Amino acid sequence: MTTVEDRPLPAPEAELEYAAALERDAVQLRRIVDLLQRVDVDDPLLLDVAEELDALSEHLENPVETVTETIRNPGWRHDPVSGVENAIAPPIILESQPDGSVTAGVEFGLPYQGPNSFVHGGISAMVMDHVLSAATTPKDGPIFTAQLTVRYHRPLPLFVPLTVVARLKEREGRKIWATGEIVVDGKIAVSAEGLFIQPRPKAAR
Ligand SMILES: CCCCCCCC/C=C\CCCCCCCC(=O)SCCNC(=O)CCNC(=O)[C@H](O)C(C)(C)COP(=O)(O)OP(=O)(O)OC[C@H]1O[C@@H](n2cnc3c(N)ncnc32)[C@H](O)[C@@H]1OP(=O)(O)O
Repeated sequence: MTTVEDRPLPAPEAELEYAAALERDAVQLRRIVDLLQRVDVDDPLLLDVAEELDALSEHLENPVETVTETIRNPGWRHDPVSGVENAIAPPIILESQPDGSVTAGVEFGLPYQGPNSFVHGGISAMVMDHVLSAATTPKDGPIFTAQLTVRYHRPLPLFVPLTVVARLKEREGRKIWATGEIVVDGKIAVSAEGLFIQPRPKAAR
């Protein structure tokens, strides 16, 4: 099998071009997921699409990084919430604010639907987990969610720009609490509080 090590390194300009292409691939994949939600189930076009998607997957299959190689190289561009190279990420783009809070804007379409015309509650929880953990600013290594409490005040509509905001509340040793909200039309739709823990150094475990 071809592995990452076997491949010649691309020139730096080519690498940038490939990274941009990967971002575009993710955009198109999200678009496909969205379109598949809306296509008529009795549309014969679906047969052709299945063939084309099969061919595309085959094309990508060889060579790809092995699973262990990919796990060794995680990165924010790959993460499932704000990863621009990850097609399952909405993606939400985080911004640090001068006051230390973290904000994000996002608009959800049909693939994220829970109740009719509203965002799935698990998706809101995922967003809160992510933005709250970003607000804990884990600069010196990873941080784990120990507890996440989500309160759903009102349904979160699809197809509407949403604002997410989170801030650090308290820090006590390795434990960090953060709070945040998802706001729509100036009203809080979802609020959350999370406890995040910096794991003990390996030697101390
Ligand atoms: C902003 C600008 C933009 C930049 C762009 C960057 C992009 C993104 C950036 C950033 C986003 C970040 C995206 C990542 C987010 C992902 C988060 C996840 O999905 S994490 C996966 C799910 N969570 C787990 O899998 C944890 C599983 N649990 C564990 O591993 C352990 O239980 C852990 C680490 C949570 C604690 O283990 P111990 O061994 O360190 O804990 P002990 O030493 O026993 O306790 C320490 C203290 O914590 C309390 N504690 C421990 N667990 C607790 C719990 N579950 N609830 C309450 N308290 C707990 C204990 O009572 C103790 O407290 P006392 O010191 O005695 O006061």
